[in-house]
Amino acid sequence: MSESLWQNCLETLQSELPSQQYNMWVRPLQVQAINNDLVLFAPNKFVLDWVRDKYADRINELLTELAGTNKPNLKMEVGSRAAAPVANPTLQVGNNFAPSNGQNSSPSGTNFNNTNNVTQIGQTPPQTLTSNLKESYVFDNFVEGKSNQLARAAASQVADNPGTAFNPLFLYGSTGLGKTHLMHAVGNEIRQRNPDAKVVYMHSERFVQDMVKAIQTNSIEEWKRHYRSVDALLIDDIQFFAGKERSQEEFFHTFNALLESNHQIILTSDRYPKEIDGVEERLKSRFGWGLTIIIEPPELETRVAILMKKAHESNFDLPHEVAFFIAKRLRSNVRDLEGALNRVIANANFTGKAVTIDFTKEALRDMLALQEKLVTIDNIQKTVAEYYKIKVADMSSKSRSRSVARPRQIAMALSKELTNHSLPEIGAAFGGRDHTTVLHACRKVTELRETTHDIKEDFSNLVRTLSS
Ligand SMILES: Nc1ncnc2c1ncn2[C@@H]1O[C@H](COP(=O)(O)OP(=O)(O)OP(=O)(O)O)[C@@H](O)[C@H]1O
Repeated sequence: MSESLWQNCLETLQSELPSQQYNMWVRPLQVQAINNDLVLFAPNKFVLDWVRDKYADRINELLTELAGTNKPNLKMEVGSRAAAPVANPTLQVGNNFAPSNGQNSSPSGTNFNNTNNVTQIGQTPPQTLTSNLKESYVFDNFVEGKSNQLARAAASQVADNPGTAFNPLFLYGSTGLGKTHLMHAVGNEIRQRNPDAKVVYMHSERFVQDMVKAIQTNSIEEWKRHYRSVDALLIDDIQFFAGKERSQEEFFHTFNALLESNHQIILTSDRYPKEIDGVEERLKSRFGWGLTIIIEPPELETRVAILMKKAHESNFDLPHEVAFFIAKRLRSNVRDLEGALNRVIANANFTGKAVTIDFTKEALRDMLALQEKLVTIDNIQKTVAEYYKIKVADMSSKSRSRSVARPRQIAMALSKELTNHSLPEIGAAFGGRDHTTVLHACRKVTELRETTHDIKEDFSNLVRTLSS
């Protein structure tokens, strides 16, 4: 039968694709066999186009391999499979299909999606919970680049299909890279589409405080009911749960209750779930049930675009070369970029002077000095040597052995990216090498970051260590 064929097909796709891609694009698909057709339903056009473009050929190939001449026709469309009783619920792809059980959608507006029947948990409306959503954090003013593209796409998927696309959505990455912004953008979008939706944003520390207060005032049962009745719960900086066992316990139950009823959860953290110390294993493992995505520091073009966009929003005419100058020097964090821009705007308004590079250097003198001091070639060489467990002297040695040459190339590329030294200066610092060697190293590392997962990860770990 075609649907079990799809199940086999899925197993192969899962083994072939990186898990993030599989979870993001393939997992949300629903399947239905209709006569001789195997229809794949995508939750929206975005996913549909992507799957058609990237995976349809491979899916067709697999269907032929598995079914030979009995291969069904593959069709793809936006939608969800008919909500008829499911013959075999294990055929569900993703967690987005709730079989009809005769209790139709609640009229209270708790459901986002009329193809789902959601079990209501808790009857009390959350009178004491405010949404805390920041209206200014929306998708429209979130600048997209390579470093945040996946996170942005996943967030917009969740906004389109709350509770069903990816649940929970777990965004992680260093400070000031837009995790909170994206989380609010999802919440705002959900509310815009369904003004009755109960969306609650909360910093994890506030969640803990609230809970402690509820215990002290003997209102923990009510507190639980409130949290468990929200349609989307957004908890920021989950790493602050570390060591707070009682809160983790309560959160675990709230989390399960919300997931079971297809209510959306979005979490952020400064690190990968498994790396959060002081949080119970069962909770960490549950964080990974949906989709876990990193947001990385934006690359130069995105930093420039962010500055230009923010200047435009403030009606400030920022010369492109000044945006470039700032973006080149402040690399690790969007919050710092914003701070720098605000400083430039304030100084320009105050002094009435033209915004040139010299003016900007002066306005940002302390910020730039701090940055220059932090990242030196010396520092990069030491950090990279330590990371790869080689000697600092190997950075300048003539050795071409891969175990030394690769880290050396990475250190050169980092020097180019994180300092303002020229190629010849960098070459000189690496044992008197020629500037073309440095250029070659930079190109090689760029290529490896695109093709090799480990190098990509090493590079961003090193950038993070060096920029923090
Ligand atoms: N891609 C982006 N486009 C526009 N603004 C951005 C982008 N990324 C971040 N910002 C802005 O940078 C600031 C910091 O972002 P945000 O607070 O979301 O970071 P964060 O990753 O949640 O940091 P933390 O871990 O410290 O909470 C915000 O004002 C946000 O609007």
